[in-house]
Amino acid sequence: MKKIIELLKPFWRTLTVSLTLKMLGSMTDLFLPFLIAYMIDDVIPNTLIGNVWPIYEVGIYMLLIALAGWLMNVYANRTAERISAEAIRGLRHQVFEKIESLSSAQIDQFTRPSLISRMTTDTYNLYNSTGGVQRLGVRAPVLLIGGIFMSFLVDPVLTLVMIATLPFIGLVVYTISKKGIPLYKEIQTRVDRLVRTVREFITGARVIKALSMSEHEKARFDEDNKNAIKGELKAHITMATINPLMNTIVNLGLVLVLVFGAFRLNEGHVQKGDITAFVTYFTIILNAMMSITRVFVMLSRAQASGARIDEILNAPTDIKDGTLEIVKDTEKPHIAFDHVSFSYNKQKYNIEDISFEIYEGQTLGIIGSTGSGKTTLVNLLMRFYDTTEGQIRYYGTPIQDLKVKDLRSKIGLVLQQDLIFSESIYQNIQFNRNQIEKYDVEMATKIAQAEFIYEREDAYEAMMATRGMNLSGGQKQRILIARAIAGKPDILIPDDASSALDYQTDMKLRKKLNETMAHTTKIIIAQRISSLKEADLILVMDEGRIIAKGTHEELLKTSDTYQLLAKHQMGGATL
Ligand SMILES: Nc1ncnc2c1ncn2[C@@H]1O[C@H](COP(=O)(O)OP(=O)(O)OP(=O)(O)O)[C@@H](O)[C@H]1O
Repeated sequence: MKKIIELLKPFWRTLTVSLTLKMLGSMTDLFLPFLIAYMIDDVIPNTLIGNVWPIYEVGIYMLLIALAGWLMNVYANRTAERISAEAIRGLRHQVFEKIESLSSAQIDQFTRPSLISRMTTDTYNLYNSTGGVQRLGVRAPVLLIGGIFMSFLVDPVLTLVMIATLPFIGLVVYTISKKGIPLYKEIQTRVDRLVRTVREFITGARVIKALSMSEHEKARFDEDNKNAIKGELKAHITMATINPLMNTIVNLGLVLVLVFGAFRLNEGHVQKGDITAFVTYFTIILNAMMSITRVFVMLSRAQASGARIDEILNAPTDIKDGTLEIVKDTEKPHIAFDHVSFSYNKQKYNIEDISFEIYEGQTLGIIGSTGSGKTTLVNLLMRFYDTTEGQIRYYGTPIQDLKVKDLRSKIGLVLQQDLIFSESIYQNIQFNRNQIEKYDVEMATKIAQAEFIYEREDAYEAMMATRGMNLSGGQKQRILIARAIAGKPDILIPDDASSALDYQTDMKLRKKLNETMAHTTKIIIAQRISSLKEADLILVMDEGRIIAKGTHEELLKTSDTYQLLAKHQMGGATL
């Protein structure tokens, strides 16, 4: 409820008008049975044959009241839809912005599928609930309380009989709704798991088939699917017991009322029309109770979804933004790692005691076995994560003190699994960065050795399939490199980006980079010595540590690991 109030608060003015109309519209429903009783007991018996005008007169009043009620309800319902749509649009925007500001560690913790389903399913639940609560939240209590009040006017004794059944209904509603909240939360967790499995299956479809893992994946999917359905069933079955149970209790009450009504009619305390009105009020009250149950169900869903969304919105700011502007000071190292250690899971270091310095325009090469921590160094420099120990400095200033956005905008990072979007090649390179002109895109294309673009019929306008499926691995890489270069970064980091390029293209790319981007500092992460042998400094990494550093020539003398790698990759001739 808290979440819904919070969502509706900004619309209180419109809401006051629409809820007032909703209340008035609901009240009109309460007048009609009263007029029916009046018609049956007073108007019809006193109408003279040949003069039926009084019947028409009351009928017209009834029609007008019903019409007014209908109009007010339509207006209120439409407004409710508009308000909920607007509120949820705002909420989605808020959640989206927050997700954008989450650190990579927090995203790892939430997991991506869970973030997606919170952003979609949970906000949709809240949309339904805010609409439902506006539609029924006022109408149901008005009909319930108003129905009881009007019944009192008709016959207090019969009303007391009817009221006696209400606490039972209330109890059922309360118990089941209380059970519902944890059940709906559980459903979401299970659906998250299912989404994760499907996502992995779809993204990894080719490798799964290639390794004949389809059966295993199917079994995993079946299990998650079964669990999700089990959760759904449990929640719905619990909730589904509510209606028949309530119907039974209400019907029993109705029987009681009719029996008592018959006695009271016999004794002359009530008239026939009163009994008709009473039964109608009873139905109105019954419907109101049902609606209140639905509101409870909606609220329990909304509470579960609201809590999951609040977890995102209230997540603390992990990566605190700095305040300083970047000041270029080429006397100081462009990048300095000073005894940096870091652990992803806070249990064991993934990189340990890393120290090195490189100056503007220099090239740093990083080589090492898989999992040795190469990408982690970049993650820390980009402030996707913050160091556990030690300090990283940018022109002498600790990167924590710099504005994160400024820092990241200076770095052109090319990851191996970067996304090609289903837009044109031009849009993929320009990437909505307004300062990048056509000339920059063309220049970047040239440096990145991506001239194959011009061989395509529509050149830059050629549309890319999702994830760049209509490109080869090497073509994809070159577009990604062009994207990074077009931003004219101060630091260019192709993270294993040249692995998909053939030797010749890789060489041409490096040559062009050195010629045209002499002032750009480069960090080349590669498995091939040939890709980084001209670097000013090469780090050889193993199990999170730097086991050797120096230039290619120095390392050939000082590092056995490097020597061995060179021998395997380049043959004795080039050593
Ligand atoms: N998000 C993460 N959460 C937990 N552990 C991680 C995460 N990313 C990487 N690691 C772990 O940190 C270690 C270093 O990984 P990193 O990606 O830096 O290696 P790498 O040298 O770049 O490997 P590769 O050459 O295969 O890309 C590995 O043991 C890896 O399992």
